Parts: sequence; structure tokens; C-alpha cells
Amino acid sequence: MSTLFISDLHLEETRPDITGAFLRFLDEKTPGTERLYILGDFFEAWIGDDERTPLQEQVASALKAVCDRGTEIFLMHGNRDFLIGEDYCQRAGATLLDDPTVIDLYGTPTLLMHGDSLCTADEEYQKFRANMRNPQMQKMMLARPLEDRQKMARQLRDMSMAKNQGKAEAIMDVTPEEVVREMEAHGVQRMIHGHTHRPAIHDLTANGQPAKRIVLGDWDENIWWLTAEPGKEPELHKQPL
Ligand SMILES: O=C(CCCCNC(=O)Nc1ccc(S(=O)(=O)N2CCN(c3cc(Cl)cc(C(F)(F)F)c3)CC2)cc1)NO
Repeated sequence: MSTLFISDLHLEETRPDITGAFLRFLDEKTPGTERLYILGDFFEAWIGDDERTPLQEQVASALKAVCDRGTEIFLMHGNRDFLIGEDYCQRAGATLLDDPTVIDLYGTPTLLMHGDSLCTADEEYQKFRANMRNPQMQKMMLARPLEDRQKMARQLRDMSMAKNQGKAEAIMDVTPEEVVREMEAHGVQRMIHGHTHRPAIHDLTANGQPAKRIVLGDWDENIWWLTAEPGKEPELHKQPL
């Protein structure tokens, strides 16, 4: 009995090595696994389920095969792929998860988040995020022709790249107070998130008791995954790509 967590693969056509590593991961690590959680930024970009690129289709069918073999798959939006919709999830045999979501992980209530909402010091980003997550804005975006959306995505990606270069590293990490606030709001002693690309297991205090914040790693030089099993502390694993 085991549950796996990954995030921040940032799958895109320019990184077929990461896509290959993910397909191998599905083959080698998921047999016998009950559940696979993908906690955001699974894809580097997403402008609608109707784009249907070869990469998106290949990944959907690989996930569907894992689902058909008996592993439940859960997908959470990240700051990149927040437009992934029900249509794609159905094709991938995945269930879309709200951010945040509390699960019972072998008896321990565990708060799952992508993690970008925890970076409250980056006020400019939080404003951008609120805009992007606005349902009217999303409806407007998805109603535009695909070519328009592809153009807007290129512009937004370039703008984002430029903005983030100038940002202090520190503000692009989670705000400790926000972590505690979320864990106390949900009454949990364990949180799992991605986004910051700073994989680690942190000890902290929440609800006046010891707590743990587990940060998943991004897939770049290494692949990262978290394994949870009954009666054991979750373990963070890394392997060269
Ligand atoms: O961690 C930090 C900082 C973290 C970095 C934050 N940056 C970041 O995520 N950038 C970013 C994310 C996604 C893409 S995209 O290419 O996938 N794509 C672009 C067009 N999207 C769109 C959607 C909607 Cl609803 C509305 C529009 C509209 F109308 F405004 F154009 C566009 C959909 C998504 C491009 C860049 N700080 O702490």
C-alpha cells in the first residue's frame, strides 16, 4: 500500500528528457501504488484542453493506462497549468483536485497545495494570480481562438521570465506565517506542496504542536517523488534524470 506525490515537472516539448523520465517513472514506480498525486505545474504551459498537442495526448494516454491498471490519479493546478480542465482530466483518467485539499494519508490528515498561494511576500505575483484565477477572466481567455491564446501565452511567458529574473529569491519562497495560518485553518500537522523548487522536509510548530512541511522537488537535473506508506513517515526520493 503506497501513495506517491510529484509536482513541477514543467513538461514541455523542449524537454523530451523529462517526458521520458516521467514515462519511465510511471512504468517503474506506480505498479501496486494506490494513488498518484500530481501537485501542479505538471505542464509548463496550458492554454486550454482544446490545444491537444502530441505531448499532451501522449501524457494523457500514459496516465490513463496507469489509471486503468488500478492507480487513482489526482491532478492539482499550478501557476502554469491552471487552465487544465475536466476534459483533459477525463482523457487522462485523473481527478482534478482543489488547491488546497485535505486528504487522510494513512490516518494523518495532510494538507495538499501547489504552494504558489503561500508566497504572500510577492504581492505583485499574488495580484497576477488573482487575475488569472478569476472565472470571468478564464471564460474570456478560453473563448478566444486558439491562435490568439498561443500568442498571449508567448507574451505572458516572456513577461514572466523577465519579471522573475529581477525578483529576490527570498520573496519567491513561502511565507512562514502563511504556512502556519493555512495549517491552523485546516487543523493539520502535515502539509505537502511544490512550486518553490526547494525540496526538503521542514519541522515547524502549528496548532501548538510539532508539524511538518514537505516540499516536492522540480524535475530538471533530478526527478523527485514522495512515497507515503502506512505507519511510516513519508520519504522524499531523488534520482538523476
Ligand atoms: O513564485 C512566484 C512567481 C511564479 C511565476 C509566476 N508566473 C507565471 O506563472 N507565469 C505564467 C503562467 C502560465 C503561462 S501559460 O503560457 O501557461 N498561460 C499564459 C496565458 N494564460 C492566460 C490565462 C488567462 Cl485566464 C488570461 C490570460 C490573459 F488574458 F491575461 F492573457 C492569459 C494561461 C496560462 C505563462 C506564464 N512568485 O513568488
